[in-house]
Amino acid sequence: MNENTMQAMPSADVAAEASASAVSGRPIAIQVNNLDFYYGKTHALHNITLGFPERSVTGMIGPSGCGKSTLLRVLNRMYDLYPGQRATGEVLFSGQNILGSGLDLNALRSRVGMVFQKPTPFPMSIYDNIAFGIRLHERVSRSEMDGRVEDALRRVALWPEVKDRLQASATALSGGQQQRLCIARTIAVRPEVILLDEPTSALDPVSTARIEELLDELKTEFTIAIVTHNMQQAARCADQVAFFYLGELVEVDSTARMFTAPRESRTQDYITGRFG
Ligand SMILES: Nc1ncnc2c1ncn2[C@@H]1O[C@H](COP(=O)(O)OP(=O)(O)OP(=O)(O)O)[C@@H](O)[C@H]1O
Repeated sequence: MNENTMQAMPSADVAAEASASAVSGRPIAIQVNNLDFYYGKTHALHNITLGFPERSVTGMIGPSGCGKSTLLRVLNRMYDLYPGQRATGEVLFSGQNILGSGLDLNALRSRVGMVFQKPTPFPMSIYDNIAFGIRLHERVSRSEMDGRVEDALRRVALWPEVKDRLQASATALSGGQQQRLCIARTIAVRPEVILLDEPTSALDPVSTARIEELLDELKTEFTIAIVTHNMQQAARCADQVAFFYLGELVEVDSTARMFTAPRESRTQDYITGRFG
């Protein structure tokens, strides 16, 4: 398709076209089609169509209130916990529309894990923070559990720091360590997709760099969606970037193209700091 045809297309179609090709050669793990989302009468997301390519990082950027977190919360039906919130459209994951009724939400959330802005360790030991999630979904022997806990902590490079105090309270860890523990807790359940909502905004630059390095490793195994206000972080971590504004997906493209030649002036204005 040439540029002229692309410009003539309605924006949702442009987004779909770009998302299919933004990370070349990757199948789509989650495909969002014509998604609308409502908080009661507030229409927070408008006709979103976006594909999340497998084993790559999708960065979601845009000014405060544009709907980034709302979209993340749709992808594992987190909104279901709150009355009055509803989604229409389609979110295809493994060929199934996860917005449909009759879905096993626990199973969905074990396959689509989430890490929040502020580290949220449970008020229990480091070991139990990891074991807790595994126990929710599986029955494993003590020795297998030990192995799973160690493996998860190694994956986030926390093992050397905590191996001698696994029974100590997780709340005594530093903020950066707590966030790595939360990521370990998420991956210990062996999800396919990991959603991260501004995971480093409460962390210092060194801890932030460690999490970013970690994402680079994790994306070889997991599909990752990350909401960030930090343009440098999006540029460093993401393979494709989606820009949202006022509840709409303005454009999505490969990270290189988004930061060098965005198609829309609103994207250009946002990434160059003219607003937001
Ligand atoms: N619980 C809620 N009830 C009503 N409206 C809400 C609720 N949560 C979010 N909204 C509204 O939905 C819209 C999208 O909010 P959302 O939190 O998804 O934006 P965001 O892009 O993630 O913002 P930020 O970058 O500040 O976290 C906003 O207009 C917000 O006010």
